[in-house]
Formats: sequence, C-alpha cells, structure tokens
Amino acid sequence: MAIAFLSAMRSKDPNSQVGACVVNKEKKIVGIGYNGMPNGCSDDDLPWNREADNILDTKYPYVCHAEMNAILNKNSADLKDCTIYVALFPCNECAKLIIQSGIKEIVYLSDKYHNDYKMVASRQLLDMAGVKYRQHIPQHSQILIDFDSINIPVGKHHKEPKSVSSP
Ligand SMILES: O=c1ccn([C@H]2C[C@H](O)[C@@H](COP(=O)(O)O)O2)c(=O)[nH]1
Ligand SMILES: [Zn+2]
Repeated sequence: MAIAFLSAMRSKDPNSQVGACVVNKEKKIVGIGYNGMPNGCSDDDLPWNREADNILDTKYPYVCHAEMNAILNKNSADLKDCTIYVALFPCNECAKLIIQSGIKEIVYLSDKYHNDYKMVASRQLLDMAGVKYRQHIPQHSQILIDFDSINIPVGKHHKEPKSVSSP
C-alpha cells in the first residue's frame, strides 16, 4: 500500500492523488500506476477541475485511473490471481478492468465515495465476479523516508519511540 501511495505522489490531480500497485501470488510487484493524463497528452494542458459549466473543461473525460495504468503497465504475461493495492476504492470502470484482467483481490485504503453510484455498481460487479475486496487499516498514518539513513553508521540510527498502546 505504501508503494501505491508513493506512486500516487506523481499524480498532478489536486484533489485525489490515487496510486495502485499490483502484486502476484508471491507478493512480487507486477504493475504500478497513478491517475494521470494519457501518454502524449500534457498534464499541464488538460484541465484538473472537478467542476465547470462544460464537462469537457473538467478532468473526468481525460484522466486515466490509477488501476488502469497499473494494469496496462504490467510486466508479466497476465494478472491471474493477483492482488491490487489501491489508495481509493475502484470505480465501476476500474472494476471492469480488474475483473477482466484476472485480479482476484482488491485492498483499498479510502472509501470516500462509498455511496456514489459508480462505487455501488463497482461492488455489484465485483461481488458477481467473485473478486474479493477489503479495506487496509494502516498501523501508522505516515511513513517517513529518510534519504540520509544510508549514510548513518551502524549503531547510530535514531531509535523510533515506542508506540503508546491504547488501554
Ligand atoms: O477508480 C478510480 C476512481 C478515480 N480515480 C481518479 C480519477 C480522478 O483523477 C480522481 C478522482 O477525483 P475527485 O476529485 O476525487 O473526484 O481519482 C482513480 O484513479 N481510480
Ligand atoms: Zn476508476
């Protein structure tokens, strides 16, 4: 899931940066993607608005979803029985791609559009196709990547404070 979120940081979407990471049965990464404009279509020229008088002036008709990019970026012959880790519960269009690609499990973090018709349709399709989905509850809300750590001598690493357990 952290890899999915790291990938999401490349997205230019100002509202929802979504990342996805597909792993095979051996937990090896076979595809990564984030929501962005199609290849050759400048991220800077197409709109990132959510709303406009004309739908063509919003991002929605143009943006490739993270799941689509992760699936199309696959480096293996097929995605049969793979798991996709994704920041946001997949929409109905992504559910179709996930089903057709052979992915058997979805692990998502946010379900912020749970009641949107696209997510309702998505769950319906996934249930019918037997694709399992579950929410990932992270143990930590943040992970720090310390690029200096490689230069710190053995034994001199900063010790993490022990997490305070709730009663
Ligand atoms: O299954 C999905 C659904 C949405 N996305 C992308 C598409 C957009 O770039 C954002 C959603 O933007 P909002 O402003 O939150 O409506 O997320 C995706 O990658 N996968
Ligand atoms: Zn989608």
